[in-house]
Amino acid sequence: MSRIAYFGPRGTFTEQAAHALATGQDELIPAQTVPLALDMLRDGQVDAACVPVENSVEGAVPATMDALADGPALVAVAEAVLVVSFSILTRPEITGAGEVRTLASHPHALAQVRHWVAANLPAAEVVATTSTAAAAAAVHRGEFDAAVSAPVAVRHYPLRELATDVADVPDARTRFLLLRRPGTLPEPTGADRTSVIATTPDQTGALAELLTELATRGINLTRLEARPTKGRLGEYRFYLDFEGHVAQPRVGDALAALHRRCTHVRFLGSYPKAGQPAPGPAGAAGGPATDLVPPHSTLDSAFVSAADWVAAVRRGERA
Ligand SMILES: O=C(O)C(=O)C[C@]1(C(=O)O)C=C[C@@H](O)C=C1
Repeated sequence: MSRIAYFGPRGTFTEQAAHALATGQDELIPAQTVPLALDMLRDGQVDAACVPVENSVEGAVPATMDALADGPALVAVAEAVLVVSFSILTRPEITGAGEVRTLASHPHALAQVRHWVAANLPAAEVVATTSTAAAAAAVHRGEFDAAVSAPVAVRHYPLRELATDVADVPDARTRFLLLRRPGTLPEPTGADRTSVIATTPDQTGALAELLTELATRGINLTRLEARPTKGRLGEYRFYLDFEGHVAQPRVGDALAALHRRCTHVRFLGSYPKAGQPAPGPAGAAGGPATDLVPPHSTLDSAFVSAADWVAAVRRGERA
């Protein structure tokens, strides 16, 4: 059994993702913010933490990116992707859209319903809260008239559904990570993702050269984000996600090259891509992966046989 902290309170999308990544015996513990969930993991109060990392409409979740870069390192062991659409929850006494004067939610959620709100609640003052579920709780306490919430929030807070399935962009998705303290890595599955944070030196072409290290090894980059180091203006950390597992020779080789080229590299984990029938202590979202490749592809074999050839040349056995 694992104790899993998640970005809460109860009724967030992250709680749903944590359920998807947990086994039946795991205990889920809400934390009020992403940094608090990760600190509970760093302090040893919990065994794992589940946090949102990126959304297909609004992009990266900055609180998660910063909290992963600062403090002791944590590694992702699994990911889940949820389809995201929202419910507009109001206090029961509010009977129509015209009575909604204040509307609260997480900034990422508000950004995903901006057009709907402009068309349907034009008079509402929009207020940011720490999460979608915190907004629902605040509506329940009478602090706001309505919340943009995950559909499950209505099970936790006795509110009225003014509208359901609200989303400016249909089929929007959010990706979540399950993190642990550094330890044994998940086994490679053949459809894995590796995440790192790399700080490049302030030199011409530094980022281009870093990306070339991946490209020349046939490694597909799936995400590239930049966040300021918060030190000097213009100094950035790059968050890279790419396909493959550190156990694969060419991925390990690319990581070694990043380590040589960067002023700092933090390994954030090699874990099965969502959709994998993943094993492991905390499980993962099920369903078949569409891009499953054998763990040791032709490219990997080429890297292994090239290394064997160099070793034989060094021994004077080959030329
Ligand atoms: O507030 C929540 O319910 C969350 O789980 C956070 C979060 C996010 O930060 O992206 C997750 C999914 C939605 O995109 C909106 C909010």
